[in-house]
Amino acid sequence: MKHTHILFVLNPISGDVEKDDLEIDIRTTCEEHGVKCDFFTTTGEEDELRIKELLTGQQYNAVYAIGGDGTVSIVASLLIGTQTPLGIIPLGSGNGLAKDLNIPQDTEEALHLIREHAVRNIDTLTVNGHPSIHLSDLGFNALVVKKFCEGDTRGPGAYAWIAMQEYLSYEPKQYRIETDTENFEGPAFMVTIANANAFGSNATINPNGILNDGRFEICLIEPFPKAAALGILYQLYTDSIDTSVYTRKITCTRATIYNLEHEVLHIDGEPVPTEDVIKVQILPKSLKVILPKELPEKL
Ligand SMILES: Nc1ncnc2c1ncn2[C@@H]1O[C@H](COP(=O)(O)OP(=O)(O)OP(=O)(O)O)[C@@H](O)[C@H]1O
Repeated sequence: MKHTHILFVLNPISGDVEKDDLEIDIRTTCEEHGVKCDFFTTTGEEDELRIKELLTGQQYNAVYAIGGDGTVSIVASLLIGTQTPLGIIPLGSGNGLAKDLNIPQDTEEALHLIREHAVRNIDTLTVNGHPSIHLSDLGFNALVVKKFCEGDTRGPGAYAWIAMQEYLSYEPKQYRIETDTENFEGPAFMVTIANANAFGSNATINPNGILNDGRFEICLIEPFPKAAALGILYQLYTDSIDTSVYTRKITCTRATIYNLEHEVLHIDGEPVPTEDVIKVQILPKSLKVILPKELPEKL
């Protein structure tokens, strides 16, 4: 179906990428194809509320997020449970969800989606009531994400630098996890609540996760000796983390995580206040997404 009226939500600072000409390019493309378009430029303050107002006032056939995972998350959370599909023009520093959906990372190629695409439903999660579409975690990576968000420097280099510094002093934390399939109690280096596969950094924590199977995974990296760190890193970047003896995976449809040492939590890359009990539930096929016509194998 052709989308005749599209809202574009543009984050001007994401990924440190200059986007001054992009709005003009998109307006030209839309005009050429008889598509009416509106733009909302994020400010970092009350964006969700403003976008919600726009969505209430107009009947859009599609909403595209132009930015990184944070921008995608804001837009997606407003579209869950509606008939309006989410489009992504990936322009962040990581673009994790876009990569898992096989959306072209090249802007010009991604813009082709405006005129030619497929629409599919994917699952989403609620994590203590917050929508989560991609990957959320507790533990080491959540701490790195928190420090990254508090810092002034963006981009993968800044993330890797913080990760290296924090790794030297990080101690695994205790968790109790109860799900509808299996339970776990013990220490973990990190606990990832995975609807999708890979972080924006390309580290693949859940290689076989399927975005529309009505289930999610809890991926644990258990304590490991320092000598194993490089091997784990290699496995994360070669889609083979499931072969590690230090990992454990629980596939389920609901879970309660007891965060026994008050570890930090992030949801889809955005730090949220620490909670001691985290309830996770799946909302099967609750979000429509715009994808390239050649669909990824897993959708
Ligand atoms: N105009 C703005 N000025 C400053 N900050 C903004 C503005 N618009 C949005 N933000 C902030 O940008 C962040 C989201 O950025 P986003 O995740 O889209 O890009 P990124 O961090 O570069 O990429 P990624 O998440 O893929 O690593 C949010 O913290 C949001 O509050």
